[in-house]
Amino acid sequence: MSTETGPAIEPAQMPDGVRVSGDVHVRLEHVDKIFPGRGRRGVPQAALKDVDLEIRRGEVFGIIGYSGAGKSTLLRLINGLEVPSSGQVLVGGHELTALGERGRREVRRDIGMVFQQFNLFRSRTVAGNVAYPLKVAGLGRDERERRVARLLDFVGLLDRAHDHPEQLSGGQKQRVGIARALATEPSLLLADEATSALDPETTGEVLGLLRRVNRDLGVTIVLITHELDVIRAVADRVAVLDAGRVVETGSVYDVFARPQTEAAARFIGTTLRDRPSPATLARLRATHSGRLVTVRVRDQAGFQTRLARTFLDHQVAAEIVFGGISELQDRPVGGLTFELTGPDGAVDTALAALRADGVDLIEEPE
Ligand SMILES: Nc1ncnc2c1ncn2[C@@H]1O[C@H](COP(=O)(O)OP(=O)(O)OP(=O)(O)O)[C@@H](O)[C@H]1O
Repeated sequence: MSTETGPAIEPAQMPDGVRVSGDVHVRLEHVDKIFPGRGRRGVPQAALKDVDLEIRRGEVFGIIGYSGAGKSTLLRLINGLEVPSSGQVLVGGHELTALGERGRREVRRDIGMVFQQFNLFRSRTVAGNVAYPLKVAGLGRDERERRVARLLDFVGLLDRAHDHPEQLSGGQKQRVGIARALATEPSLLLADEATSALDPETTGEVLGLLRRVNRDLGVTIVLITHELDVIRAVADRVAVLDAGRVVETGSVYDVFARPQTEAAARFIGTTLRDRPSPATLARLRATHSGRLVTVRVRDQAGFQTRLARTFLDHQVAAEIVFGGISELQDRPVGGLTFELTGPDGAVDTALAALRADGVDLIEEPE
């Protein structure tokens, strides 16, 4: 039996909603964003179409989708760098389009940004990078130094304060990026592919830090990424963007374990590794002559007893030949592939009984 391994990153420990206060931090209502076509004959690009979204204060909210789905545009609308073609964007209750540039700047002051390529000043030290937004905000030198020391301590880089960014690893650079984003004590942090330039180990380190930013400082985090394991590791809720539309929103467990739309299922695809790959299936077929059936394991109490009893009742021999169960938001998720042997009619009746009982099963194709 092959055993699945979970993601390299530990899943979030808190169940959905525990530390979320419930009030809305960011709201998008019927937002369209159409870019004029590039060049004289350019065709206008609808980057976002009728997007409705609610991000609660204190949660980690993930936005996933293929390249070009509209993720960056969505983030730029939230920080007021783009304005919607129609619809409304509200941040902390402020409707951004109604504010004008000055008001938007005020709102932006309460938003930190973290970027894929870190965007650090190469000519400044680590401390100088973190101090920069404080200087812009007009804080005095003593207060700046106090805050920079506190932030560098928080991200574990106090001993690197006088180094320059090129002396740091990618993960350390991103930790400086996060310290800088937090310097003005924002209540909202927007992370744009914050770990996409990092290796898996460093990704875990940065995600651990983002989780502390959320839990210890109570900062709402909006994370856009195409990396499903990142969402799985830190997000409470997630929205799936497909060609400019939000096709699904919900807790990470619900969206990943029970996608409701074909588009979300396609994107989430094999991330849960709850079915054997075609290559594994071919190997299984070579050594097992019975019918192969995969049962999706979700948080259904008593389902294994029901399985065992049904197979027994119908005198079907069931042997697990592949599978694994891991955790997502503290709830079980996975798949078990059985080789079923017995008269064809008995196997069919057992499968029908299980399906009628709500068991999610797939007979693997020959
Ligand atoms: N300033 C712009 N002018 C014209 N078209 C744009 C502009 N910005 C984005 N687009 C288009 O809008 C669509 C969505 O782009 P966006 O960058 O938001 O997607 P994304 O999901 O962030 O993709 P990626 O992961 O590749 O960054 C794309 O078709 C893109 O070409």
